[in-house]
Amino acid sequence: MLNIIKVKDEQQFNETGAGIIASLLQSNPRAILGLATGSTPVGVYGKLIELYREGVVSFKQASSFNLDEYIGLDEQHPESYRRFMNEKLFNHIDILPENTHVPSGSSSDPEQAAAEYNRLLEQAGQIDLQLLGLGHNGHIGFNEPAEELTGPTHIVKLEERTRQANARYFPSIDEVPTHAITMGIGTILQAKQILLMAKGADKAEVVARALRGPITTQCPASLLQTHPNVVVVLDQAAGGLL
Ligand SMILES: N[C@@H]1[C@@H](O)[C@H](O)[C@@H](COP(=O)(O)O)O[C@@H]1O
Repeated sequence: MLNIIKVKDEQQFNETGAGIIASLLQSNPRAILGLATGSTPVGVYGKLIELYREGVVSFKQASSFNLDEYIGLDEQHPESYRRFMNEKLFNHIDILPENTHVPSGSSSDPEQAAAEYNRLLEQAGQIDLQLLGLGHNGHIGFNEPAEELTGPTHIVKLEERTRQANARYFPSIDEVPTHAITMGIGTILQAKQILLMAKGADKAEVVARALRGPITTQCPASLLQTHPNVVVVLDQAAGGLL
């Protein structure tokens, strides 16, 4: 079931996302959070840091699993998702570093790193809330449109469009990795609750395809229509074609 919330501005966007995560932690301090990178959740993380500083929320007993990581970037690389998470959230809250998980992008054996991440996920049990952004082609995590999708954590080849979209963060497109490790669609869909967030006019078309279009592996986010508990937070622009 999709519960769509359209917010009026950036501030409400961030407050709504952070509020959903904070109230989960208040009722379940040991919650397992599935977290996302990209520009969309940055303000949500900023708001969560504020709520933590105000004493409204604690992450002390919580744990987290991130969706994905570029292959070939070590943790210190400015564009690695591990570094992104440390800088945008983890370093500013009371989550225990050992309870935060991001796939290893610098392993000499990425297949093994993906299998190991999957093992950790299985050991942890069900994710309580999975936060998702949305790629322009309908990708979630780095699950790109394809004939077939993969359930567990695996290696993906990034689409050119995805590399181009993410090139804004790198000195040149040549430095954007070609492959990534991503949590699979199976694991994402097993989360108890999913929080999908999108903002900006450039997402309007894919939002409409994902939420109202046919359910197809060619738009991985459309599979969210099959999930029993999805909250979608959109700004006016991203929700403009619904
Ligand atoms: N792997 C990430 C996704 O997890 C993210 O949701 C998406 C959208 O990014 P943004 O929020 O910057 O639009 O692209 C990236 O490639």
